[in-house]
Amino acid sequence: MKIVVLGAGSWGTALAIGAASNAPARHRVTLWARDAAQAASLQAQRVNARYLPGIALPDSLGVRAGPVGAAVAGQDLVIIATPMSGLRDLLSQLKTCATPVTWLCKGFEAARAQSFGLLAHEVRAQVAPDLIAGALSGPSFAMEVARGQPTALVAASEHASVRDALVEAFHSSALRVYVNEDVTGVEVGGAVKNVLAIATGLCDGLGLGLNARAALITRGLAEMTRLGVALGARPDTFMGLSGLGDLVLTATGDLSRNRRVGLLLAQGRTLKQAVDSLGHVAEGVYCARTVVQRAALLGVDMPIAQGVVALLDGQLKPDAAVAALMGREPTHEQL
Ligand SMILES: NC(=O)C1=CN([C@@H]2O[C@H](COP(=O)(O)OP(=O)(O)OC[C@H]3O[C@@H](n4cnc5c(N)ncnc54)[C@H](OP(=O)(O)O)[C@@H]3O)[C@@H](O)[C@H]2O)C=CC1
Ligand SMILES: O=C(CO)COP(=O)(O)O
Repeated sequence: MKIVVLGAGSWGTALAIGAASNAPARHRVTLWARDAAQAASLQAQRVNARYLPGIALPDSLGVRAGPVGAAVAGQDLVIIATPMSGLRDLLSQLKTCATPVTWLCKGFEAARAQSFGLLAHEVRAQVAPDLIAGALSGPSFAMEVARGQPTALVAASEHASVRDALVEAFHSSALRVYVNEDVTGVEVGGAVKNVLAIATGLCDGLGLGLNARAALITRGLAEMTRLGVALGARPDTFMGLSGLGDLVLTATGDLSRNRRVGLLLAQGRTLKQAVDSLGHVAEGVYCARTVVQRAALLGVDMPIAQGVVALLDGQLKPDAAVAALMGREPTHEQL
């Protein structure tokens, strides 16, 4: 296959490396960067020193910049590998594209003048309704995928052609790709787990213990499922790779940028200091408010996500956020 990956951050670069080098397929892959200087540097050094240091780009991986239309021409699959903040612009540039398109971003878009924050497929419905598209998600730290360590992903789309293209592109000796038609469920899992990873980072940074972490993960999964079902998702999706799988990975794995934000806040850093020190996107910081707003509109209770928002907004200190969660009225586990 001919595959173009739009966005040369850590995840786009790792997946491009995987598709170009994993047996048996070894596709013809091009990595596109919005910045011509970055593309030139990738080409010259054959390493993405800023976003994926120490991992060589395979010789067969092409690198380019320039107009998006030229980059996607003649390709069999287009992957959008930017954060949520870049999705709308790229989708609008791709709206007449006949090739399957897939996004990797995990979050809700920031609220706009006339709409609350949207999931990726809702953005697509607004700006590129005719696109044949879907999402690729699941528990996958970029560095492990780039090193060829075993990983399982989920390809979500209502279009069989998109699901099939993603399996053909990425299923390999190192990557298993499962399929799912429940795009809403897969996207809600990917977005909410980032918010919950901030909470577990904070919990671990404060030394609250392993019991507390297990409780946060389990009750966080209940929150994620409630929101997803209210948005039209299937409950069983949340027991899969993009739900429980990615929540466990991100909430417990120190490679997570969202978890690191929580750890840094627990050390007394300000949110700005924490975010600036990452050098990468931490989507949970940007979408926590939207998660809580959309939940409120639907009458869904999300106390952990609300606690994260209060903390990020500076309304509560970490110990007060913990006290607020522990001080809630007793309730049934299945509510
Ligand atoms: N890293 C990971 O392990 C995983 C990440 N994800 C998700 O993938 C998405 C991307 O994450 P990741 O690669 O880690 O992020 P990084 O912070 O590592 O890189 C972001 C990349 O996106 C580029 N970019 C930002 N805005 C735009 C835009 N408007 N148009 C074009 N390019 C843009 C940046 O370019 P520039 O350098 O020019 O700013 C940079 O190359 C996120 O939503 C994340 O949650 C999903 C699974 C795993
Ligand atoms: O989505 C991810 C792993 O599946 C990456 O998580 P972070 O963005 O928190 O690093």
